[in-house]
Amino acid sequence: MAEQNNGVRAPEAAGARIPTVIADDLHIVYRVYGTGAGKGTATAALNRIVRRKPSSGVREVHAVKGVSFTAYRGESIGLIGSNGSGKSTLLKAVAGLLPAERGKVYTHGQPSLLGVNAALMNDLTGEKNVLLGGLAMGMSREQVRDRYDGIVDFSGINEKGDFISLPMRTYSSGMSARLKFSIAAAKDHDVLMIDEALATGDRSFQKRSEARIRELRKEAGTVFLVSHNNKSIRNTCERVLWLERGELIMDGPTDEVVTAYEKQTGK
Ligand SMILES: Nc1ncnc2c1ncn2[C@@H]1O[C@H](COP(=O)(O)OP(=O)(O)OP(=O)(O)O)[C@@H](O)[C@H]1O
Repeated sequence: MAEQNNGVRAPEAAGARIPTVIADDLHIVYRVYGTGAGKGTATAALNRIVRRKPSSGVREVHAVKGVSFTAYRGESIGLIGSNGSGKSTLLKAVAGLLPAERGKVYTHGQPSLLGVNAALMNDLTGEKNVLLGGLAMGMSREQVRDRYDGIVDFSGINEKGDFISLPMRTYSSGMSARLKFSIAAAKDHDVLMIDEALATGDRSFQKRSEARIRELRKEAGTVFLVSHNNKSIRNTCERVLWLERGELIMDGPTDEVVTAYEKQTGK
């Protein structure tokens, strides 16, 4: 177990559940500079005159508020909540991409956030991006070469013609999401975080991805899945965290949490 960016390890008891991610009273605050309450507009000027003080020009968005949970190896955890509730922010913080304002995140191994770690480039062909994404995830050239066909087959990019040799900018959003997922899923991860990747794929790709998520979980990793698709969450996750306005509303077995969420949202 390592504190974010700090390789401290703790003993692992034989047979015990192994924690992979611990969030302890985590707070994440975004600071948006240059807002100046609409600097340059007539309303902003009027506001400044009325308030008789210059606007600081910095707005704070408290996106995650005191979230605590422990994720274990072998778990697949869904993150649900309405738009802007803090799901993506929480994943980015676990991936070490956002600093904690307060509280801490501890992780075991290297968390991979799908779509960010696979740093793909739109001007390169799908083929080159498979290599790039594989290398970015720490695979060797040989490993990528060995898994190349599997990745392309899984993505289904070539099902309707030779699209893998075209630049990624020519792909539909669904096609690029599929390729990103396929690259990320080709490697076993300690902690794999998937943000809405399944939403863009078609039904058969979604089914393949759900099966692969179940496999990844069996291969001893922890999978986090952000989705607005409750069915995908039910199919792949055994535990769900429900966030609203940055706060953890519920953490428990999928059926219990999703049912409560559906009751509240009427979805
Ligand atoms: N880069 C940013 N700068 C400032 N505020 C941000 C930034 N990214 C997100 N936010 C704010 O943080 C809050 C949480 O956003 P986040 O993207 O984590 O929500 P989400 O639950 O993933 O939403 P969605 O379901 O719509 O994808 C929102 O109020 C959003 O406006």
